[in-house]
Amino acid sequence: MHHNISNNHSFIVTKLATNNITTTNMNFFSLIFFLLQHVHIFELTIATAMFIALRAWRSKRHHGLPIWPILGMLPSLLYGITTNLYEWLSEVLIRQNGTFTFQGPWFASLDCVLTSDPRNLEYLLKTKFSSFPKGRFFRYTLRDLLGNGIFNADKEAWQRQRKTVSLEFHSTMFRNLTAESLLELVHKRLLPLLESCVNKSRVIDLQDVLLRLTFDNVCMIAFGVDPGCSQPHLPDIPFATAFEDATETSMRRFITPVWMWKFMRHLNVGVEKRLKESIEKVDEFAESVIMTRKKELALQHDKSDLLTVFMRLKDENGMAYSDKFLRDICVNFILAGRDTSSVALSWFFWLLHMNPQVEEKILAEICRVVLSQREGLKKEEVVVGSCLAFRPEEIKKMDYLHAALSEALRLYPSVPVDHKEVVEDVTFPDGTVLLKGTKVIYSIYTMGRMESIWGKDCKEFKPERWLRENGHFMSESAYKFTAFNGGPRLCLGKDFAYYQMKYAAASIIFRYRVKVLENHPVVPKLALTLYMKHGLKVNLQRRDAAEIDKYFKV
Ligand code: HEM
Repeated sequence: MHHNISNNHSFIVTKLATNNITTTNMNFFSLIFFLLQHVHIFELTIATAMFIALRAWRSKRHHGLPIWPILGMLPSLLYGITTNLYEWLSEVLIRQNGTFTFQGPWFASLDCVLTSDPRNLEYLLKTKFSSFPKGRFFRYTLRDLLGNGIFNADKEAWQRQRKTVSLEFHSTMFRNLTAESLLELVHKRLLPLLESCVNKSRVIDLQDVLLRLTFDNVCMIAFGVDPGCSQPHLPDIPFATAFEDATETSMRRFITPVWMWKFMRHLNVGVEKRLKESIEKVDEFAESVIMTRKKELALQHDKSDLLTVFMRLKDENGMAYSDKFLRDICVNFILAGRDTSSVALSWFFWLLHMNPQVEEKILAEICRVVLSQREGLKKEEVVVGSCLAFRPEEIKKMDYLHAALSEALRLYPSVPVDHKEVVEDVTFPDGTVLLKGTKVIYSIYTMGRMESIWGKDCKEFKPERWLRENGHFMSESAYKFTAFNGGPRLCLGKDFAYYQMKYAAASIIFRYRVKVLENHPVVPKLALTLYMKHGLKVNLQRRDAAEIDKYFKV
């Protein structure tokens, strides 16, 4: 038989009286013993559960999420993972005015401060840059995949790499190489591939095609090799699947108690086994690139790609860089240059599909720019399907396209969250106190969805917000638009990435309408970069001459 709580109380009092025991002379343990004997365990459990739930619920008001005994905020995080983690996180951050402290389970090392407040971003990325390195925890978590490469390095190791890469990226030779390689890849691979899909009315995964394109491109400019991944027959590249798997499983470590993933790694089971296997395949590819390059150098081939530059350099002890370090350089550059631009372009094409008026404006701009740059242009030269190739100065003049890509990156930043660790006690501009060793995660994804930064229409895709009245592109502070990071660790490939994305997008839009398959699910994947979980399945429709003519007559 069950009693309700108030009945229960009188029941205990009666029992106490009949047993001639008073609460004053009864010690704590005998009371517990007495209660256990006489109160139904079920009722006690319900009462305790209700008490705990009430307390957890009340803590939500102050801390943003309910805090449970032992588990901390883990149940909410698990819920977030099963839905859309970035949307879930944004909802919490916005409710908490841009900053909140995540309290993980006991002994899990998951505690951290999360922020999307531009004042804090400027503080940690620029003002107090040296107090916010990547830190030991994050470096250790990503060490198996990224090693000591630029993304995962701090202090001198980072500075040395940054200096070398920066010099290389700003050289005329590099700029020429990027323009040439892109021209070749787009015209000899991407467009013939798309054309054959149109002819056969074949559905393609545009994200996969773009990943192949940027993979070939980054390998050509960074390591001087062409893996041929974007060839029209779409060869099977085991490296690509392994690499995606490795970024996904590495990300999982951030939401798994440290002792747990370390234990799994030790036993080589589950996700950790998958990670190990994928890293082995990634390493195989990097090793083959390094070996090829070394052989060519021995034969005195004159190469000037980034990998060769590093091979010729000496480390802090005057020794040549080890093969392991060269491997780290390869993996970091593939992550930097392959995934970021292609996933950004995938989200961009999806947003265009949803906003056809923006697509029309881009097409109008492409035609206008080409017309204004090429005096006496003959109609045959611009006929659809022709080999018209955009010139670098034309790409630079496409301000509306630049704005539309920035808008896509604002809403779907390729690096959705990033991390730091503070090395001294500091206070954020918003008043949050950070003790030495606190882990900080900043959500770039959330920043694009904050009314306080972008206004009431922040969730809408509006390239116009990036344009001045004269139609020229207007850049935004890196601490509000943090898709390319900011301060001393600002993305080194930003200019190249815009050029590459604009070139590929303009070449596609000029020739085709990209239609996403009806009911194709578009959701982000939980990985280091914002892949679309199910790719982007599209149909391409060739534009007819009249469509283009319309703009050339203006
Ligand atoms: C849409 C395209 C791109 C986006 C959104 C992007 C974004 C970013 C972000 C957020 C970071 C900071 C990462 C961190 O410190 O954790 C970064 C760093 C970097 N990016 Fe990019 N990136 C893009 C394209 C590229 C390309 C194409 C390259 C080169 C081929 C490149 C090279 C780098 C390098 C070398 C760094 C490291 C900078 C440092 O730590 O000092 N990025 N990028």
